[in-house]
Amino acid sequence: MTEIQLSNIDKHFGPVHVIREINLTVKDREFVVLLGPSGCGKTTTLRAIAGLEDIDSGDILIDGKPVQNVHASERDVAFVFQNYALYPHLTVYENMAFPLRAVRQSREEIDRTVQSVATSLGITGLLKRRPSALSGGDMQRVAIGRSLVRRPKAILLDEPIGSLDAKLRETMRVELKRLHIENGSTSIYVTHDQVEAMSLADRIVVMHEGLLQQVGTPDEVYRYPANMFVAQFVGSPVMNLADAAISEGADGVSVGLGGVNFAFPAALSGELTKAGAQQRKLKLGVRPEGVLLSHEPREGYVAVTSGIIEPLGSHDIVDLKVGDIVLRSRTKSGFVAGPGDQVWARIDPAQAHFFDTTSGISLGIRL
Ligand SMILES: Nc1ncnc2c1ncn2[C@@H]1O[C@H](COP(=O)(O)OP(=O)(O)OP(=O)(O)O)[C@@H](O)[C@H]1O
Repeated sequence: MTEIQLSNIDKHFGPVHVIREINLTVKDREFVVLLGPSGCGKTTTLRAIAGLEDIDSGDILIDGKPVQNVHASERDVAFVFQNYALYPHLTVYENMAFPLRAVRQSREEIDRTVQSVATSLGITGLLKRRPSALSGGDMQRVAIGRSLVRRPKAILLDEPIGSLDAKLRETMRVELKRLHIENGSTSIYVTHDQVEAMSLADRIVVMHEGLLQQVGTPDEVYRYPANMFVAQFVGSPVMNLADAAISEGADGVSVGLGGVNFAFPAALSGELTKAGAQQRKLKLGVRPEGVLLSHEPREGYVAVTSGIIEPLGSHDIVDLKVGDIVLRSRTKSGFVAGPGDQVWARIDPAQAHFFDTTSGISLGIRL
């Protein structure tokens, strides 16, 4: 049973406010991913949990016990670095045995543990090699293996597969997921790669400029982003965002984007009133899969012209000229023949998000 709690943690590096009053509870056996752009404070947060960095204020609790005054080596959490940090002069076996020798385990115990962890990582064939004879993926497996041998209370991973090539990252992602399912250790994982976060996390913690933006399951973060930052940081291609001009007439509600009016259900009126947003400046957000296309005019669809088409094999991403803005739509491959074609587009109201332009916060409207 391992729970990690961050209570109001705050940290500056000189004048830079790196972590701002962060509150977070990572539950036992949970896999939490800290996600955000470079410099948002993810690594500092992780290092603070490990005891590799002091905090200015707040509390870090492991299983309910404050650990500020507990040395890193006594916190019983393992840290996996992006650059592996293996000892170059030791074999893989010795690298993995190192943490166990440090706590004076018997030769038999060490051997049993190293062999068992090596088997679960598929690296038994590498035990006699030195790090210089390993590929990047193998080195990362060994680094993870070395962190697992001690059966730590929690594992903290700092962009552990960030330096691998795209193909290998995909393989390692699946391996990490399998390992977590098998071991179930409480894990905190740092990355700026939203695909990695979506695929690995039980919950994603999105950070920006030292502040928590949203904490939720991958599905929640993707489908119900709390603000425009999260909306555009998670998801690829990014969510369309455009100034929205709401008009209410006898024939219903419409949302003007780039000067073109899209029909919306009458319920939008009531929802905007409930959110107190009638007089505010709003932006509409819609992911490319929420911009629906038709070859013919249909009710609720407006005529638009296609621009650049990105064929991606399983689907296409089509730029649409909508008045004076561009919206991107995800369509079946070949649905739009070429740039300059006329098609008809509609915004799926169920996939539309409304944000306050000034604060960036989602109004939480679900149609
Ligand atoms: N030892 C340090 N001294 C001074 N400033 C630091 C130090 N470590 C980090 N910073 C600064 O703190 C901020 C947050 O850094 P941090 O490494 O936590 O961000 P990050 O989100 O993990 O980014 P990255 O993905 O690039 O590692 C950055 O502005 C960084 O330059």
